[in-house]
Amino acid sequence: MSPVVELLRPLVISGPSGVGKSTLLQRLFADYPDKFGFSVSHTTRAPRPGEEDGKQYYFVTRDRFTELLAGGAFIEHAEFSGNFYGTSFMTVREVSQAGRRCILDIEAQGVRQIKSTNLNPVYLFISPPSLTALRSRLRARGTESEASVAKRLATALKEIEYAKEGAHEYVIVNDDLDRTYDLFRRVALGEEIVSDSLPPLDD
Ligand SMILES: Nc1ncnc2c1ncn2[C@@H]1O[C@H](COP(=O)(O)OP(=O)(O)OP(=O)(O)O)[C@@H](O)[C@H]1O
Repeated sequence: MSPVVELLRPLVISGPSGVGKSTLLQRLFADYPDKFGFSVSHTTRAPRPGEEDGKQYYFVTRDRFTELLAGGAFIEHAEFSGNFYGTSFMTVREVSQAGRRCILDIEAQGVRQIKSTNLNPVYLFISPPSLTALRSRLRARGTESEASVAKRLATALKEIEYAKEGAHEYVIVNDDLDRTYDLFRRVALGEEIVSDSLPPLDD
């Protein structure tokens, strides 16, 4: 498929918490300020230091989230680590109308839900080199308690298992950040890449 056709399709990036999705996205948006638009999700989780409402997420109460859900506002939604996350039809539409390629950061349950819609995105999975490496990154980020790290690792295992079923068009293993970013940038620009192999799950 030509890059032009690919660019019309939204890009769904998924991968375990702490794998480096935000890091890659920040770099992409800094390098290409006008080409892409992030579909800002709604969440009931509390903002981390430095996060702004409407930028990383729309931070809403559980009541407001439930109300939006009942009104059919979300393409996909999930409860993760005790909080709700959802992608609204409205935000994806806004990005496309602005002439940008829409990028969505979605976890595995959401990918399953999107597959049952007519969104027809390109699915990209970012994998850690190993679960041990993921644990270290989550600990080093310093944003999670040990219990939260354990929960995220258990979910990560399921996400990688899902990716092993071949749910994604492309897989990139985030080992060396510069190498990963180069591949990620190319997928975002609509190029075809050769996927990396997923890691074994026995570490
Ligand atoms: N290739 C890499 N090697 C080592 N550390 C990395 C690499 N990529 C990202 N990191 C670090 O790993 C941590 C997690 O990255 P980041 O916050 O981008 O993950 P995320 O996938 O967006 O997580 P979440 O889904 O929880 O928001 C950060 O501290 C980041 O600096």
